[in-house]
Amino acid sequence: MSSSGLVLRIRDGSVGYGTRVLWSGLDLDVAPGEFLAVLGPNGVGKTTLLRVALGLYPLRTGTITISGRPPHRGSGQIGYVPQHRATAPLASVLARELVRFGLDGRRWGPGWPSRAARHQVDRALAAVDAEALAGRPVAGLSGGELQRVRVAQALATEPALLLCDEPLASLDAPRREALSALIDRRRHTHGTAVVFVTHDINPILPYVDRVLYLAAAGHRLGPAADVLASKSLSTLHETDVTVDWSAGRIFISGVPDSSRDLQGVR
Ligand SMILES: Nc1ncnc2c1ncn2[C@@H]1O[C@H](COP(=O)(O)OP(=O)(O)OP(=O)(O)O)[C@@H](O)[C@H]1O
Repeated sequence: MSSSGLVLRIRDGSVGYGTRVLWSGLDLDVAPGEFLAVLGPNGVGKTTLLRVALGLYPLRTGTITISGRPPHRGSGQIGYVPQHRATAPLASVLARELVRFGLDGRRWGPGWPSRAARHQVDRALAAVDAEALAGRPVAGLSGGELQRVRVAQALATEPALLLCDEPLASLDAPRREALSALIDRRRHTHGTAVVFVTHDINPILPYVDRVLYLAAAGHRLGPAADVLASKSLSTLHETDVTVDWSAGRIFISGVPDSSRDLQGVR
């Protein structure tokens, strides 16, 4: 594929805060419809990668483009499902209003004509099977329902790229699987590229095309079977790591303490 057809392109990217470099030498191409999982221990810079793509934080070196252009804040090309924090829900906001924020940002008002906006909001809710939630206050939604509405909000502008930061974190197993399947469906129906940060690869394992594994000592990018292998992770972690694949699930053992929260770690 020519570079102009790529949704996300990073060349020789590095990033850091102050004197600390998080990752460097990153070359990353994401094509339309591709599902990329981003894994790695706490604090290696997964969320920072998303912030760079959103135009919220600059690369220290290298280049990044989103659909051929430099990233910029508020781009309708990108939908973002931020890491869920346990904040008090906005009690009176309805699900459809939360999705509408995805169109207008935090601005209410004349950005979108109201009929067109309503149509877009309806489409986004339908994309995550949440039409029935439209009139419900978000404060009363279950964790799984709220996550579906948050994904609808991210899809409201029909973005080329969907960035998800641990969207499954607060969900039980059936809801993790359901949300993963919805996101996968979207890339097939709309060619939306997905960059999905997670500590638990298993719910999305059937869908991922490639994995980017970030570690303190470096990174690796490739098919899940190549990256999530004992040799590959032992090299990245500079210690013996064992990866077992069993019944379509992955179990990782022996990673250093800093990465113990990785799902599947025994
Ligand atoms: N604005 C900032 N200034 C200084 N350091 C920061 C800033 N934002 C993040 N960091 C640090 O950079 C490192 C990478 O943060 P980031 O959130 O990208 O990691 P992560 O891989 O997403 O971690 P987690 O899995 O815990 O969510 C962390 O050590 C974090 O404390």
